[in-house]
Amino acid sequence: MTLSYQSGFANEFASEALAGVLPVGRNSPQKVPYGLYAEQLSGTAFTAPRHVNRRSWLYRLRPSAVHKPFEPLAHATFHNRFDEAPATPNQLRWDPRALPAAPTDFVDGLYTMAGNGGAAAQHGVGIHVYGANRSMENRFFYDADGELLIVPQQGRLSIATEFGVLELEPQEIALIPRGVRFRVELVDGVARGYVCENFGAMLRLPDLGPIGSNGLANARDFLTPVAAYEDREGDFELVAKFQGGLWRADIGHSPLDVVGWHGNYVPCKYDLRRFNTIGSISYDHPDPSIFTVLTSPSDTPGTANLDFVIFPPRWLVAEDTFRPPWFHRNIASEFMGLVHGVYDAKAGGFSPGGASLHNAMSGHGPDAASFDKATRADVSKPDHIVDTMAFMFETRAVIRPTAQALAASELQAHYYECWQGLKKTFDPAKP
Ligand SMILES: O=C(O)Cc1cc(O)ccc1O
Ligand SMILES: [Fe+2]
Repeated sequence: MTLSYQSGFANEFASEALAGVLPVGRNSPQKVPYGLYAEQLSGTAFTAPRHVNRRSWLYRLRPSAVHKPFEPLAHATFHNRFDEAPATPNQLRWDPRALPAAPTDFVDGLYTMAGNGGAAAQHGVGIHVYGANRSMENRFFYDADGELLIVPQQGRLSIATEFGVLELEPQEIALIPRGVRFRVELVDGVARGYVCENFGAMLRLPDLGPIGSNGLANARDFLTPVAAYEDREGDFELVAKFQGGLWRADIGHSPLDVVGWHGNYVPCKYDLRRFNTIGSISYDHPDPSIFTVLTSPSDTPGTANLDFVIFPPRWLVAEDTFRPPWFHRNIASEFMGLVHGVYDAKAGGFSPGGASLHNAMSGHGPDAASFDKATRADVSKPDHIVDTMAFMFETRAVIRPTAQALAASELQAHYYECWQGLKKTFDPAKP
């Protein structure tokens, strides 16, 4: 199906599935057109400064309050317990998790890898992967704890939300704001990917500084759905993520019953292949902050709660330069995933669907094979890096792996060996 979208990031959008549904000149008239209910959804404090204030008005068949009471819902693998195991300074890497064998939908298939902070603290991130083989049927989900950044690696998703439908394929990402109810359908029968649950300030486009008024992720490439509503009654389940745990409630209708809406608190998607990658055209490998797609600022200027950074196809032209990522230690912590192809700092072992974690001040960088290749490369010629799409969730706080991630059979016990072949070549007689 070809869907329509509205373009822009956090614009004041407006969309009607029925003409004339949006009240004119006010948000909450005594009677809403078509016998609908008006409801505001606030994603920032009512009094947040105007340039960061985010809210939307929804005109719906029933208010979102109409459902039976919530009760706790057990989930074996999806949680926010980041204190189960001591945080480790070891470099960690995981193979991709196999797709599930038993019937598993998007919510069932969430598996928490790591995280920090939490919903109560209102900062930090939950880092999850998902594997699913069936659509959410008669089931809806919302996350009250954090905004969701969904990064598919395999299989297209159709995400039906209160604001309309988003179709997503690998190399695209979706942002689902806190509290927005949605259902995930699998277009290809199976799906796998990554989810970052952001407990801090909403992700926004980074400032561009001296880059100027264009570049990196351009605002107009973000796509927000148009209003589409479901008028369905039945025995449905509403699942909520609230303060780290899951809850379920019976609901007798689809909560995706919004006929029209306006506002700037909205889900959206973005095609990572549209990223305007900027790099060195003289010498040296710049810091990866030039690859920031979206940032969740913290209270300390320039020190993000979360940066979402990508490593897309690009030309490397820097002369007399070691072109891949340098060896480094970072005060921030780096969780990486691979959506497509090969990552240029790792010749092998980092597979699409896999993950790595290099925590604060843990030394890392290219493996021995990649170092060897890069030091022998002809850097008088450009090098075209193609067929690749890696990403990083970078956070100011240490990223604490969960007990299940540390015990997983996918954890590579021998990851550290990728650097052991880096031999001493120092010769005081050869400057
Ligand atoms: O560790 C990594 O592979 C990610 C990374 C890439 C880069 O180009 C510079 C720094 C950095 O942390
Ligand atoms: Fe790094």
